[in-house]
Amino acid sequence: MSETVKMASVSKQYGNSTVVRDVSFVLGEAETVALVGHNGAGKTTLIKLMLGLIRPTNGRVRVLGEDPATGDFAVRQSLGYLPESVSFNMALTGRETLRFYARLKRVGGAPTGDLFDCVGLAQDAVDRPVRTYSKGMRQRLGLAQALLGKPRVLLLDEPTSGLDPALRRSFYDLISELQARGTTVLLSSHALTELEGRADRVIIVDKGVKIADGSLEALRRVARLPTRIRVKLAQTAASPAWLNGGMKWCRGPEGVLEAEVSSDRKVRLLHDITADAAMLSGLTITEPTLDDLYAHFLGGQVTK
Ligand SMILES: Nc1ncnc2c1ncn2[C@@H]1O[C@H](COP(=O)(O)OP(=O)(O)OP(=O)(O)O)[C@@H](O)[C@H]1O
Repeated sequence: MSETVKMASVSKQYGNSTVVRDVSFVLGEAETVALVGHNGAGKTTLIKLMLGLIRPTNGRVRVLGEDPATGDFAVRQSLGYLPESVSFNMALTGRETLRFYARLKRVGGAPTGDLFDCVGLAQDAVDRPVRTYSKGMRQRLGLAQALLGKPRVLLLDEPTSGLDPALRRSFYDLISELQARGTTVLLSSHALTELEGRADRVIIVDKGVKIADGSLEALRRVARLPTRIRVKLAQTAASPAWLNGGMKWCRGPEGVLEAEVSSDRKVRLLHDITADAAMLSGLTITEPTLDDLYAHFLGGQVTK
């Protein structure tokens, strides 16, 4: 996998405040990476550094082998960017807007309807003023703008905020197609929850510091969060042998028992619990959610 973006010990300071601190990572061709963190964590600052809009106080930023702030225009042409809040000239039509950005980016020839098709902007909307567009349509136009010139690196700041679930799904379908073509896609997000199966890798930042970097699967493994098991006994007062197996069980009303079990002990315990199924009137297994995982890393318990 060839490298497209490299951040090496990058820090950014505004006055006395350090908003990005010693961040390093590499993004590869055909990789979709999510940059996740709370408000003010430094996601937009990292994106601006990659775009060359601001320069690092310390460290090195390289995009396609060049410093994006001083390097060749060709490198900036190979970057696509969707800002967090897309604001267009409301009087222009979608087609005029895209032509305007194509000229700015010096993309040869008038952009064809392909780009509108690609982002799912209906042909009857293309020649209407942007002021008549819904939030989702504006976001699609923003994405079409970011895709001008077939960028090799696409930086999307909170691209799905404000989109309904159907639009989100079609947005992620498009990201998969771009990835298949070899595009590096970095998308910043507040939430881990919608990224399952959609990002190859997640980088979590907190207060300007990278606190985790890996696939969701790898992050789950590192975090070793427990599974919650809830059992309802058929006979409220029963005391099965597995209750004394070293686990801490909490008794609730009407024969309910709850415990948290580590992933390495889970299968064995479930085997014991279900060995005499007649003792149970209910069993619920709750795996840690992505929100639990996020909270875990932001709680600073594990860094990677
Ligand atoms: N030009 C600037 N001057 C001073 N401080 C700034 C500047 N730009 C950003 N910051 C500060 O840097 C920190 C990180 O901001 P940034 O916009 O990168 O966060 P973010 O993770 O993108 O947040 P959000 O999810 O709210 O967009 C914030 O505390 C912000 O106030």
